[in-house]
Amino acid sequence: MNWKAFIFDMDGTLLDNMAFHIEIWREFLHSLGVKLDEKEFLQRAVGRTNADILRDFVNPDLSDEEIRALGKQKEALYRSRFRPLMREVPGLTRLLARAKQKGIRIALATSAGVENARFVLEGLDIESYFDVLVTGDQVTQGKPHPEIFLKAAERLSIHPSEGLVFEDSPLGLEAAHRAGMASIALSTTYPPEHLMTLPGVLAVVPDYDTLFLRDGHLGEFFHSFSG
Ligand SMILES: O=P(O)(O)OC[C@H]1O[C@@H](O)[C@H](O)[C@@H](O)[C@@H]1O
Repeated sequence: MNWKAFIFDMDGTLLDNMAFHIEIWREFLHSLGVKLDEKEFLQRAVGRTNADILRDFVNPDLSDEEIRALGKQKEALYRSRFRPLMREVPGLTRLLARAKQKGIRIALATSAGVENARFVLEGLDIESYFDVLVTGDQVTQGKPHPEIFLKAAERLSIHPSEGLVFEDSPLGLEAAHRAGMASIALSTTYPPEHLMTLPGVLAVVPDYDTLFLRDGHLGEFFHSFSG
């Protein structure tokens, strides 16, 4: 447990907003004449980039330019509605501040675009804690491919095994595992029983406050953060 860096997913991990994203997707896809099945979306879309989601649910032949334009519309709608509701997952700032004090480096690895990343980091006032930002528009293969986590490790100048990932989605947890990283799963979007048996998952917690209360080795590691 000699982690040198913490790598955070964003949606569903820094803030509990995936249900809101899905609601906006439903409304947006409806305007394009596509009916969204929430169960299907949870099974195969959460954690993926907008390009992957739009090609899967709208049309596999969409051009990069069409993807950019559609993604821009969907995310503008999301940001305009979500702004007043933004709240961190309990204990996040405490964990970030303690990690920083202990010299642990911090990265964001989100499938969302850079505008959404700035919107969240500024909205939660946590931008200064992050040493590295990797967003969905900087990768060629989205989660569950490990590229985003490997890129984060490279920019943090760590070996992948020295990074601990915080994630809420099974696809993101798979990406972390394929990158050679252990993870903590947040049960904000999926029930704990969907997450606890996934490879590489050390613990499933509803929020960060709970991490400080755990027993065992992991508990000892995080207790040292709770002073
Ligand atoms: O990788 P993250 O931070 O969980 O982000 C994934 C989400 O990114 C958002 O931008 C998409 O609109 C969501 O539908 C997607 O699930």
